[in-house]
Amino acid sequence: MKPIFIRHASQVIAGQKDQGDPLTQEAMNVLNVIEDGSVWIEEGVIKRVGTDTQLVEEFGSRVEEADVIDARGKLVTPGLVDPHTHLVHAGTRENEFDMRLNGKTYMEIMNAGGGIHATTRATREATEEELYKESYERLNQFLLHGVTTVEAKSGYGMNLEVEMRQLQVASELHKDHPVDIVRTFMGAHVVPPEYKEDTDAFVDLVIDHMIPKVAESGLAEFNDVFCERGVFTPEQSKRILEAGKAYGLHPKIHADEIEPYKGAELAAEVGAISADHLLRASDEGVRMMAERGVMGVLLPGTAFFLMADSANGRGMIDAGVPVALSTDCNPGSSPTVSLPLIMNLGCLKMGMTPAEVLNAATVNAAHAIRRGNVAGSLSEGRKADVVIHNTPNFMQLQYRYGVNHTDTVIKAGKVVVKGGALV
Ligand SMILES: N=CN[C@@H](CCC(=O)O)C(=O)O
Ligand SMILES: [Zn+2]
Repeated sequence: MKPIFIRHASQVIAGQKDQGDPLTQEAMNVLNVIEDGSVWIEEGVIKRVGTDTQLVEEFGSRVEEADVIDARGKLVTPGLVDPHTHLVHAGTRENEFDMRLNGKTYMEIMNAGGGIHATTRATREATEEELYKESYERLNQFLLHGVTTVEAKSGYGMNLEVEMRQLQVASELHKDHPVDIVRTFMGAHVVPPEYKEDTDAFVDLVIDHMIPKVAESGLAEFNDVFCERGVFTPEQSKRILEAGKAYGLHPKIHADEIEPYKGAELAAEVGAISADHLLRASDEGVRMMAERGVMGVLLPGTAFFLMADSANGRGMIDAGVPVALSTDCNPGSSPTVSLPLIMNLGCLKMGMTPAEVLNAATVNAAHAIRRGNVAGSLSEGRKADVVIHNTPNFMQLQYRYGVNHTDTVIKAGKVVVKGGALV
C-alpha cells in the first residue's frame, strides 16, 4: 500500500491532546484547526498531521513514493461516526409517512400493528442474503456521506432466531464492507402481538432466553431497550438492562422519545453508555446523566421526520452532558443516512454550534459506542479514517445545508470514495 499524502487543505481538523474522555461543555466547542494542513498516511495509519510546511520538512524526500491528494480549498475531518442505527432491516414504510401526513401519529400506527411491527414482519420474511444485500447498499450510502463507522441494532426479529440473524448479517457486513460496524442487541424493541396481554412474559423471555444466547454468541456488545409508555416500562427496561450487564452487554436506552418517562434517570441509574432520543427528558434526568457521564445521543432527524420538537441539545451541553449525534437510520422514524444533514439540524433545531456538531459526530459519537480510542479523531497512530469535504471550512459544512459535500473518503488508509463516487 503506497503512502497517501493529503496536501494544502484549507482546514484540517486534527485530533486534540486528551481524547480519552468524551468532550463536555466548553470543550465540545473547541476544534484543533490547522490551516494549509496536510496529512501523511502510511500502512493504513495516520502518521503525521500538521501544516504543509511541517510535513514537507519531514516527508519531503518521500513525496515521489506517495499518492498525493491536492486538497486545496477543501476541509479534512475524521471519518464521521454514527452511533445509533437500525441498519439491518427489510423494506420501507412510505405508506406510514403518508398516514402521518394525514394526521395519524407514530404510536397510533404502531399500536394498530404497523410501525416496528411492520418492519418486523418484513425482516422475518427476508432471507439472510436479502437482508445482507439491502443493508450493504445502505452502508454504501453512509460511506458516500463520509460515515466510516456505524452502530447497528437488531430489534426487528422479536424472537431469538431473527434477532441473531440481524446481528449475524451485521457481523458479515463488518468483515466485507469498508464501514466498521459495532453491534447492539435490541430484543426489547416492541412487544410482539402474542404477548400483548402479558408483557412481563416477553420481558422474561428476553432476559432468560435471548440475552444469555446472544451474549454467548459474541454477536453483540451492547443491549438496548425502547423505554416508552405502551412499550417497555422503566421497571421492565431496568430488568432488561441489568440482565444484559450481568452477561457483559453494555446498556443503551431509547429514552423519553415520545413522552417524559424517566428514561434519562434510568440511564444514569444503570450506568448506561448512552441514552438516546431524549426529546422529552426531564431536567432532573439530564442533571443525573451529566453527573454520571452518560452520553446523550441526539437524533434531530427523527424529531424532524416525526414533526416533533427536538431534544434540548443546547441545554444538555450547558448542563454538562456529553452529546453525540446520529441519524437513527431506520425505515419508520428516520429513513436517512445523511449524518451531515443531522449535523445541520443539530445547529438549527438544537442550538448547537458548527464546532459542537462536528465533535458530536466524531469524537463523542465514537465514545458513545466505546470506540473513543480508535475512531472519530485525526490523531497520529490511529487507523486512517479520513474525509475530504468539498467545503473550505467546517462552518460551510453546516451552512450549505442539504448538499452532500463528501469528496473523498479514506478508510483504514485506502481510498474508498473519490470525487463523490464509490471507488
Ligand atoms: N423508537 C424506537 N425505535 C426506532 C424506530 C424504529 C422504527 O420505527 O422502525 C427509533 O429509534 O426511532
Ligand atoms: Zn433507534
